[in-house]
Amino acid sequence: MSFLKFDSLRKEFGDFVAVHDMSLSVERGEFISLLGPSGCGKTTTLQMVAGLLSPTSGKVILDGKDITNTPPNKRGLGIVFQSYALFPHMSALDNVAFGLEMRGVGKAERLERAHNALNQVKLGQFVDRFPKDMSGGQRQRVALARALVIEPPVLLLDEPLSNLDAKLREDMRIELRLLQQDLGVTTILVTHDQEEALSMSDRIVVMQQGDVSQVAAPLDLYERPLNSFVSDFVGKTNILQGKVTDKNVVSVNQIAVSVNTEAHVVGADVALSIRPEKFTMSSDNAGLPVRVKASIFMGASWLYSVESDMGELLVTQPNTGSAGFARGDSAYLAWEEGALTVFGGVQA
Ligand SMILES: Nc1ncnc2c1ncn2[C@@H]1O[C@H](COP(=O)(O)OP(=O)(O)OP(=O)(O)O)[C@@H](O)[C@H]1O
Repeated sequence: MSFLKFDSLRKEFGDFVAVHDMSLSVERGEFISLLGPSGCGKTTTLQMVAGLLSPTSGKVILDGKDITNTPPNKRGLGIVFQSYALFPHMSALDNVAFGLEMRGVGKAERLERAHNALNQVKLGQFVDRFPKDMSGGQRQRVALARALVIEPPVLLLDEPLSNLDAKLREDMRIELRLLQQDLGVTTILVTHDQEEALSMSDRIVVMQQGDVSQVAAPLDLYERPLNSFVSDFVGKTNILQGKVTDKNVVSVNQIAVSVNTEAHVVGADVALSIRPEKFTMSSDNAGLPVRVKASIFMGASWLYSVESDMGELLVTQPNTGSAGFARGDSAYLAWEEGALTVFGGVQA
């Protein structure tokens, strides 16, 4: 039996449906990300789990118990907000110990547990610091320690890393994921950052306008997106419009492209998706001729924008230590048939 269950969760604000009958089963210890563009209903969903919003209909079941109408403070869940929401007049230690005090834990025990939680997030030397004297990353860790100290059955994270600078955010992703795995705490993260979701989650729930577009493990989501929205939102991709002209052939701007179209109807309009890194770009006179419009060195890779008879394409190639293609160069693109995903054109 799943540990946390959303059972047809729905939230309406007046006539507007922010979350449409969402169902999801989360296993104990799983790290789930709710990923989607601004306004798709991620935070609304998280707040229904936290008890900060009441669903219009549907249920939240935790460990077999219906908690839909349980007040937030009785759910015992750990929550970290983007804004951290620390008490400014309290030290890091007191901020972390506060939740235990509210739960009637005696002073000696709560100080010990707060110390341990701050050690877990590597803030052991900062217990007496006040939030104003800490960096954004340190405050974020205090907020995390405060959520973890109560040993919650579920940790809810609402864009907790988005106020941190890029380098720190990347470091914190790894740290947070390792800590979550070590503690085995079931976690739900709200994020609009696909890299964050891909790098931290066991499974990702992609949301679009209050609906679930796809639920899958990061690699499956990236390699086998169900539709062009997911393909475009998760990672970079090239989307090309075409028409199925024959069994296993899609015509894109009159160029015949071989694809696996067994499930597709000849004559149907379809979209093709191919990720930039699936191309091999070379000077060998084979494949699709292209002209390099922009060449950008990214360190680990080269990013190219190229013009071709199929349209403009984004291409990434690993940096192998030698010079890449330059603006204005001619080159050729090759790819494997399996690198192309076809959307649409399936008979109902
Ligand atoms: N109290 C409210 N009254 C009316 N509409 C609301 C209310 N709260 C949220 N909404 C609407 O519900 C939709 C979903 O909002 P939500 O905050 O869940 O989106 P989100 O995916 O978390 O977006 P973001 O990434 O920008 O935080 C939005 O269109 C929002 O305007």
